[in-house]
Amino acid sequence: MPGLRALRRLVPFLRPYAGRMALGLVLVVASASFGSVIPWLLREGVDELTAGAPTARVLRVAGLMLGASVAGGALRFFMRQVLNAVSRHVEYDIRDALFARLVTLDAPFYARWRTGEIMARATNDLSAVRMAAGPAIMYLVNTVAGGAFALAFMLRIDARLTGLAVLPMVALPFITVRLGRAIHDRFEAVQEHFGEMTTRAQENLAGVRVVRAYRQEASESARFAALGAEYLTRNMALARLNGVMNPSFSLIAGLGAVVVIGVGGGLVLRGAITVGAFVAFGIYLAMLTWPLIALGWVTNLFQRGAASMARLGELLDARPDVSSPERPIALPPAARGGRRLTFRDVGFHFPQVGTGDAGLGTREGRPSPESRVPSSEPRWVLRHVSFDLPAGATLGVVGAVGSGKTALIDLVPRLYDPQEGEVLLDGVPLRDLDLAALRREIGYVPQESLLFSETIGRNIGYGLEGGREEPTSVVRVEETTSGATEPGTGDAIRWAADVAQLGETVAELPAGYETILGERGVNLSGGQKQRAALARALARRPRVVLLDDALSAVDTHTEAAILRGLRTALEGRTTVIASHRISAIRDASWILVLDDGRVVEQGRHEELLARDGRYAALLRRQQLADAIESDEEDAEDEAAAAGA
Ligand SMILES: Nc1ncnc2c1ncn2[C@@H]1O[C@H](COP(=O)(O)OP(=O)(O)OP(=O)(O)O)[C@@H](O)[C@H]1O
Repeated sequence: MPGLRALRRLVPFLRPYAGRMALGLVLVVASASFGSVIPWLLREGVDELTAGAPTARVLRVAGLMLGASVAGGALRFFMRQVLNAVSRHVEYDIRDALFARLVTLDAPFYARWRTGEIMARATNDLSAVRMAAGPAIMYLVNTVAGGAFALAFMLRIDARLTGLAVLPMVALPFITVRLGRAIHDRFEAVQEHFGEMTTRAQENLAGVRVVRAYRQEASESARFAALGAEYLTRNMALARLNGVMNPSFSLIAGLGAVVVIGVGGGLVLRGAITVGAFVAFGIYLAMLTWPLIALGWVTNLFQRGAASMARLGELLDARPDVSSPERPIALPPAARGGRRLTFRDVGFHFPQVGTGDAGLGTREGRPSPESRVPSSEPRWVLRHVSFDLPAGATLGVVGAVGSGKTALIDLVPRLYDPQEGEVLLDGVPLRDLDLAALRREIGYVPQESLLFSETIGRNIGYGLEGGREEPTSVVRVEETTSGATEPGTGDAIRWAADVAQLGETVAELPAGYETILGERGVNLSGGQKQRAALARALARRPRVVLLDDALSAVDTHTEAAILRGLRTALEGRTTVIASHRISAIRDASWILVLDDGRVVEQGRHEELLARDGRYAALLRRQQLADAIESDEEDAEDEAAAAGA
C-alpha cells in the first residue's frame, strides 16, 4: 500500500517481542477459527430441526455452539492481553529511544526545531504509531483469518453462490489504495498542524507573564482559536474520508447480501441447498462484512501510523553536527590544575537555517530542495579571533550587546564548531578530543541559568561523579558526614555554594539543601539562580571555567565578593569571563575587547586604559552610568528620609 514504507522502521522495535507477537497472532487465528465454526454448527442445528431430529441431538449442537463461543471469547481476551502489551512495550521503547536521541542533539538542532513540534511528535505521533504496532496488526490478522475461514465454509456450502457474493469485492483494492493515500496525506496535515498548536500553547504557557503584562490574553486566545479552527477543518477533511470509506466497504458487503438472498433463496427453493446452509451462508457473509469494514479501519490505522512513524523518524535520525572523532586524542596531564586555551584565527557563523549549512535541512529537519543551493554569504559572528591563554590564567571578554561574547564561549565546550581556524586545549585541537572528555574539563555557566524542579542540593550536584547512578544518594548534603552518601560529594556542593555566595541563602531556605525548587517549590531570584548555576559549575572542580555574563543579575557588591572568592577557589584553573561589565573582568590576566565579532583591542586592564581606546571609553561610560545610578539612589533615599 502506498505510503506504508515508513512502517518498516517499526521492525527493529517489534523484533524483541517477536515471540509474544507470534503467540498473540496464533491466538488471533485460533479465536477466529472458533468464531467461524459457530455458523457451521448452526447449519447443522437448523437442518436437524427441520428434519425433526430428537431434542438431544439439537441440544448437543447447541452445547457445541456454546463451547465454541466460550473458547473463542477466552482466546480473544488473551490475544488482546498479549498484543496490546506488545504495542505498549513498543511505544515505551520508541519513547525511550526518542528521549535518548533528543538529549544527544546539540544547539544547531534545537535552533531549528521548536519545542512544541517535538512534544507533538513525542505524544500524538507516538500514539498513532502504537495503534499501528498493536491494534492494527491484530485486526489485520483477525480480518484476514476470519475472512479466510468464512470464505472456506461458504465455498463448502456453494462455490457458485460464493463467487457471486464476493464479486463486488473486486472493487476493494482500488478503494483501499485510493483512500489510503488520501488518508495518509490528510492525517499528516492534521499532525503537522497539531505541532503548530502545541508550539503556540507551549510558548504561551512558558511566556504567560509576558502575555499578561502586555494584556495580550484576548488576542492570544483568538490566535489559538484560529489555529484550533484550522485543526478542526483538517480533522473534518480526514473524517470525510472515513465517512466515505466505511460506507463503501459496507456497500460492497451489502451487494453481496443482495446476491445471497436473491440467488441463494432460489437455490433453497429448488432444493439445491438446505435451509440450514442458507442461514449459515448468510451469517458467513455477515462475518465477511465485519472484516471488510475492519479492513477500512485497519488501512486507516496503518496509514496514520506510517505518517507518524515518518515524522518520528525525522527525530530518531537526527544527528548532532558536533560529535566525537573516531580516534580521539587523550589530553595530557593537566599543568597546575588548569588547561591552556588557544584560539587560532577563529571565524564562526551560526548555521544558516534552510540553506543546508552544516548539513542542516529546513526547520522541520527535512532537507528541502533549497537546502542544496549554495548559501548566501553567511553573517560572521566571530572573525580572525586569536589568543593564547596559559593554564591557570583568566581571560576577560568585553564588548557591546551582540558583539559575539557568547559565541566565543560556546566554541570552547564545542556547542558549535568554528568554520575557520581552530580552538585548542593544551595544544590539542578540540575536534580531536573525545566530546565527553572535553566537557568533563569544563564548567560552563550560561547567560540564562536553568535549574531543574529538584532540590537545590541536587541542582548544584548535577553531573557530579556518581550522580548518574542513584540521584537521591548523591546530594543529600546534610548526610555526608554520617557516611550515608558518597564521601566528598556533599562537601563539594557546600564548598561550591559558599564560593558562589549562596551558602547563606541556602541556610535560610525552609529545608536547606533539600529545598525543592521550581514550580512545586521555592522560586529563587534571578541573582540567586545565577549563583546556583555558578555553584553547579564549580562543584565539579573543572579545569576550565566559562562564565558567560553569569553574574549580570547580581549586584556589583556581591559580584565583587564572588569574584574575590573565585580567584582563590579557581587558583590554577583557567577561566574565561565574558561580561558587559568591566568590573567583572578588570583583574583578568588578559582582556579581549570584541566589536562585531572582531578583537579590536587586547591586553591587561592597565595597558588598555593607557591606550585610551575602546576599552577606556567603555569604562568611562560605565562609570558615568554607575555614578548617575548611585546619585538617583541617593536622591531617592533623601526623598524617603524627608518624607519620613
Ligand atoms: N542561534 C543563533 N542563530 C543566529 N544568530 C545568532 C544566534 N545566536 C546569536 N546570534 C547572533 O550572533 C551575534 C552574536 O551573538 P552573541 O550572543 O555571541 O553576542 P553577545 O556578545 O554574547 O551579546 P550579549 O551581550 O547580548 O549576550 C548577534 O548578532 C546575534 O544576533
